[in-house]
Amino acid sequence: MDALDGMSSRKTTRPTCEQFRHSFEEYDHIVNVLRASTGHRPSLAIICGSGLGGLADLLTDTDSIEYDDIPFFPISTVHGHVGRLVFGMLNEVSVVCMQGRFHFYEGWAMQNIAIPVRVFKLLGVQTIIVTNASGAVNPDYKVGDIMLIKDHINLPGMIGANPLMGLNDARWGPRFPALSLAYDRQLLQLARKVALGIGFGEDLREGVYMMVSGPTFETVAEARAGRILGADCMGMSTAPEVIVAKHCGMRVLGISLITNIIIQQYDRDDEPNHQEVLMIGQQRAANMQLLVAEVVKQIGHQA
Ligand SMILES: O=P(O)(O)O[C@H]1O[C@H](CO)[C@@H](O)[C@H]1O
Ligand code: HPA
Repeated sequence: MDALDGMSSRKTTRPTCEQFRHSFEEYDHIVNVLRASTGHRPSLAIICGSGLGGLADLLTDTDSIEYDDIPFFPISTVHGHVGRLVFGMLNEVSVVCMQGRFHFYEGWAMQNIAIPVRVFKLLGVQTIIVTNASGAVNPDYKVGDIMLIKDHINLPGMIGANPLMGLNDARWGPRFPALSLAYDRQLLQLARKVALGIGFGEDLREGVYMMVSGPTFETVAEARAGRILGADCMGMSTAPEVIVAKHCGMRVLGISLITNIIIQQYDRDDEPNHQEVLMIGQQRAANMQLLVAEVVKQIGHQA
């Protein structure tokens, strides 16, 4: 009898694997709040990386909504990430821009980092452009290069921190989504063509982004390991957003700005820092804006 009593009490007190997640209905509520705050109905979303918040300046006829004012949204805690959604028009396409993203190292659960992506899905967004600042481990890369992401290595995901962990709600997507086509090949081709057309040359790269959790920058051995595993650059974001976007059927374009070369030699005395990352973001802001604006224009023409 005692054993059975124990079982029944376990049943009533068992933890839920939904503790970090929001229900479909809660997402609906967020969307209703946003729709009441703006007349824009975006078909495309842009996530601004560190130092790249200026991408939102491309939008006209804007409505801005602070993350603080959006139910269930995390808040931005990192310098260089403002913390608001900007709705507006870009080359006749209705766009929502995330000016400030959420990172695993800030303490958010992987599931919560990508809340905005699912909100965008319910808002009607079909295409998402995910940008980031990253450090290069490919020895051919230079600071200021712009890398179109052809694939990623989600290091936290490979050891147990994937944003899709937990019960799967099939209204979002399948239990076991494939990621071999996570970065849309047509968009990649379009972005390459656009970039070459507007004058990018050797500073245009295509490569593999490795997500690490941060907030520490890499040790020399970690940087070397990243390269051996197949990374061209490393950063502390992007993979969770891309995974959730692909899971719910969005087309994804990823763009990394190379803000530093990750140190892979033991005889070096210099160290990376976030200020440098933000500074390179500012220096290359105009080029990133040009690229993104033109890609969005072409996507608009295709629609
Ligand atoms: O990935 P984003 O947000 O562009 O920022 C990158 O830059 C910061 C480090 O300087 C980290 O947050 C890293 O992920
Ligand atoms: N490592 C990890 N993330 C980064 C870096 C880096 O060198 N630069 C910008 N984000």
